[in-house]
This record gives sequence, C-alpha cells and structure tokens, in this order.
Amino acid sequence: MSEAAIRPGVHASALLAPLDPLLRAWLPRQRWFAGKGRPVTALEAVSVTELLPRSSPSGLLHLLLRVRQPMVPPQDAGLDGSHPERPTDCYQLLLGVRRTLPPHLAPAMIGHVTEGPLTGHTVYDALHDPRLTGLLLERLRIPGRHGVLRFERDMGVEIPSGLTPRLLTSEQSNSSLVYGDTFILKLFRRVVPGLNPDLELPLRLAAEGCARVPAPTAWFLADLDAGASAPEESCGLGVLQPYLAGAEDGWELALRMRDKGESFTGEARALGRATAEVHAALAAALPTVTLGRAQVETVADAMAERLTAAAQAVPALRPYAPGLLTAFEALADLGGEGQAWTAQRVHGDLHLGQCLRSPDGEWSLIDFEGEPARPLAERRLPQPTARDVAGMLRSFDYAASHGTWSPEWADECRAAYCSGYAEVAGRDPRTDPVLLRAHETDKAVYEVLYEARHRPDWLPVPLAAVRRLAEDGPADDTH
Ligand SMILES: Nc1ncnc2c1ncn2[C@@H]1O[C@H](COP(=O)(O)OP(=O)(O)O)[C@@H](O)[C@H]1O
Ligand SMILES: O=P(O)(O)O[C@H]1O[C@H](CO)[C@@H](O[C@H]2O[C@H](CO)[C@@H](O)[C@H](O)[C@H]2O)[C@H](O)[C@H]1O
Repeated sequence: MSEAAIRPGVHASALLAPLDPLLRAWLPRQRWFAGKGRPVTALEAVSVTELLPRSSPSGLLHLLLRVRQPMVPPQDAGLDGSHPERPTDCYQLLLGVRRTLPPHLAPAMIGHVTEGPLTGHTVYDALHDPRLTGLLLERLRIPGRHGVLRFERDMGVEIPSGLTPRLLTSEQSNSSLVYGDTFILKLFRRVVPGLNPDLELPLRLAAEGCARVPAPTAWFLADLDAGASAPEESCGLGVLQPYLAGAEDGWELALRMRDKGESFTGEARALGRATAEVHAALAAALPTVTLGRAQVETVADAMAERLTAAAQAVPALRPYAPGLLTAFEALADLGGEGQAWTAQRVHGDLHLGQCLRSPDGEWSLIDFEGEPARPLAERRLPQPTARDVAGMLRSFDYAASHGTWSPEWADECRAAYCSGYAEVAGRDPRTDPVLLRAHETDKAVYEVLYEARHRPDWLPVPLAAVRRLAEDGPADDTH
C-alpha cells in the first residue's frame, strides 16, 4: 500500500493511539497474521470507518491497519526469491466496541481502553458478535459508499435479511462467516491495493456462465486514493457468495475414501474435467498470450531463483537442488528451441482443499487468491494451465502420503485426473512432460518452504517428492 494512501485524519489517530498496545499484543496471536515471529514496531491507520456508532449498545469500527515489522532476514526471503524484504503488511480488522462485554463474547476480547475517545469501552473482535456480523450483511445488501468503503452487489440475487451468522472456525488464511447456510462471506485479512483475484476471477467466470465457481453475490472494497473508483485502484476486502451446504472438500473426501479402501479415481477424473472447464471459461473471459522463447526462459529463470531462495531457507532441500534444477533447464532449453506455450489466467494455488463436492456429486473450485506469499501483480499474470494441473498432481501425492505411503494410489489418481482433464480440454497435460515436470518441481519447492514455515511436521511430504523429482529425468513421471 503506498504511503500516499494513508488518510486517516486526526480523529482516527486519536481513536487508534490508545488501542495501539492492545492491538500489538492481539495481532500476532491471530491465525491470519502473516508476520509471526517478528516484533511489531509500529501500527498506523490506513483508514478508520465507523460502520455503527459506539453510542448504540455496541459500535462497529472498520480498520485498515498498516503493521510495521523489522525487515525479514535474507534466509526468510519471499517465495519468489526476488522480494527479500516485506517491511509492512496491511490488515483488515473489524472491531466491536461495548461498555460491557457479555460473557459469551469474552473470548473475543482485545482489551479495555483507558484513554482517548473510547475511554471506558471494551474493544473486541467483531466477527464473534452475531449482532455486528448481521449488520455487516445488512450493509452488503445496500450498494453504496460508507467512508472509504464501497459496497456492490448483484441485484439479480436476493439476499434475505435476518440470516443467522456464524464464524467459521476452520484453519484458514482469511476469515469467513456463514449466514444461515445460504451465503458465506470471506473477509480478506492481509490486503493489498489492486483487484483481488478472488473477486475478479469468480466475477469473470460468472459472466462467462461457468457454474463451477460460486458467483459473487455482493462484495466490498476500499477506495484509498481520493477519487478512485477503478477496481485497479481499490483494495478488495470481502466477497459474499452462495454457501454450498453439505459440501465436502476434496482433501477430506480423498482421505476418507482412501481410509475405507475405496477408489478415488472416479472423483479424480471428475476433478480433471472440472478444472478443464474452469480453464476454458477463464481463457474465454480474459486474455491469453503465447509464451515465446524469451518468456519461457524468464519463467524457467524465476523457478530456478525460487529454488535458490528456498534452498537457502531450508537446508534439507540443498542436496536435491542440482537435480531439481535440471527440470527448469529442460524447460528453458525447449523454449530456446522455439517451443511455445499458451498462458492464461489460472487458479494459481489449486489443491484438493480448494475443491468442494456438493451432495449432488458436482465439484466446485474456490479460493482464487493464488499463492498468498506472491505479489499481487505476479498472481494476476497469465500462466500455463500446467501450473494448476501440477498443483493437483502434487495434492494427490500429499493424500497418498497420509498414513501409509501408497505410490499406486497417487499414480492412479494422477492418471485419472489428467484423463478427465483431456476429455474436456482436448489435450492431455501429460503431452507436455517438460512443462509439467517444471511446474510440479516448482510447486514442490514452494511446498517445502511453506511446510518449513507453517507446518514443520509435514515437511517430509514435499521433501520426499523433491527427492523423487530430483532423481527423475525430464521424462514423464505421471504415467
Ligand atoms: N462457497 C462455499 N460453500 C461452502 N463452503 C465454503 C465455500 N467457500 C469456502 N468454503 C469453506 O470455507 C473454507 C475457507 O475458504 P477459503 O476460500 O479457502 O478461505 P482462505 O483463503 O481463508 O483459506 C474452505 O475450506 C471451505 O471449507
Ligand atoms: O489453502 P491455502 O490457500 O491456505 O493454501 C496453503 O495451505 C495449503 C495447506 O492447507 C497448502 O497445501 C498443501 O497441503 C495440502 C494438504 O493439507 C495439499 O493438498 C496440497 O497439495 C499442498 O500444496 C498450500 O500449498 C498453501 O498454499
């Protein structure tokens, strides 16, 4: 977020200053806080919007907060390797304000305010308060502006009032509220200026008539630069979409079926078809480009740089780096020989957990934000569809590693997924083994870094894959 975007005003600073120590203690404890392990050196208001005045029994404050932290050390460089420093992040917060906090909201407490305009009030995480989250849904029903916030919606879809809200408690990078099992509202936590692909792509897909992705019903953004209204200048904050009641995600389903000894290949094939349908709709809705010699080399170089950065951060990866590099060299060589590939907008972080199977057996894809650690501009670039295919192939490998490692289970699912994809796309992803191997290797390297940072217990899963990929030649390993 540019420094110029800070326009909080005197009132906002007076409001925020007494909250500073409370928020500094509370933020690092939140699941979605990306800067864990580094001290918070300063908090600055980017915007403060009073959605409900605190004169009512409970007030509702919307905050965009810049969090300053020390520079990341080089071994913790960004996943792309080219952004070694991320000095600030901007977070979206919804704060409830009450004189007395009822006992059921005690776990949501952030702290008591003893100075400034909120003296004598208790501030808490508003997402736990159905009164306030209900109000948020009411606000989404009415298009228009509220301070820097801009609310928009599809007027063709009814949003009933009075739906009962509940906060999802599953592990996630953002925060989601379910309203009466009818809608789900995802509130982005770490926000960046520019069109959020998790709003952009589902809107485009809906316009294209693609039913594989829940269509946004309502959404809201912040216009942080005076006079801004173009989506590129806004910051996406939240998306309301239909809730797929009774749906099970692909990860849970795959593990359940594996445990029961049931074949997952039928589902894997259906997932391949669903992925190809979404890719076709994205290609129809948004520009596609041909990656020529120079671009293929750039893609391969970026993969090699990410490998170098990851190997620096995770010593266990180092022995495999030379073998892995051959995957990227093979890609660059083919590019050099004049082999061209088409690139288009893709999901960007596709895995079994991003696929929801409705009780009627239909698969939907969700969460189009892309890999959270990558810069927004990079996440919005056209890429070969092999990127998403590789993500799913890796995911079958993860599921096959759960409990007893079963390479046969992974191979069957991977093959079924590619066949399903080919049925719709007319081209089997295995036809481009060099492209696929490079993307799978790149994904496995990303996973090594992801697991080392977030779930060290899981690190052996991508490390085992990295070992296999490093040993493989450039030939097809997908069968
Ligand atoms: N349209 C939907 N219908 C039902 N459940 C959903 C829907 N969208 C998301 N979910 C549930 O919410 C969880 C979090 O959603 P996701 O978009 O992956 O958030 P995050 O980016 O925070 O990880 C998913 O794992 C899924 O279980
Ligand atoms: O779902 P997110 O957008 O938060 O994605 C991140 O977390 C995922 C784990 O929850 C991670 O996925 C990796 O683990 C999955 C099993 O838990 C596996 O199915 C995926 O294939 C594997 O990549 C994802 O990489 C990360 O970006």
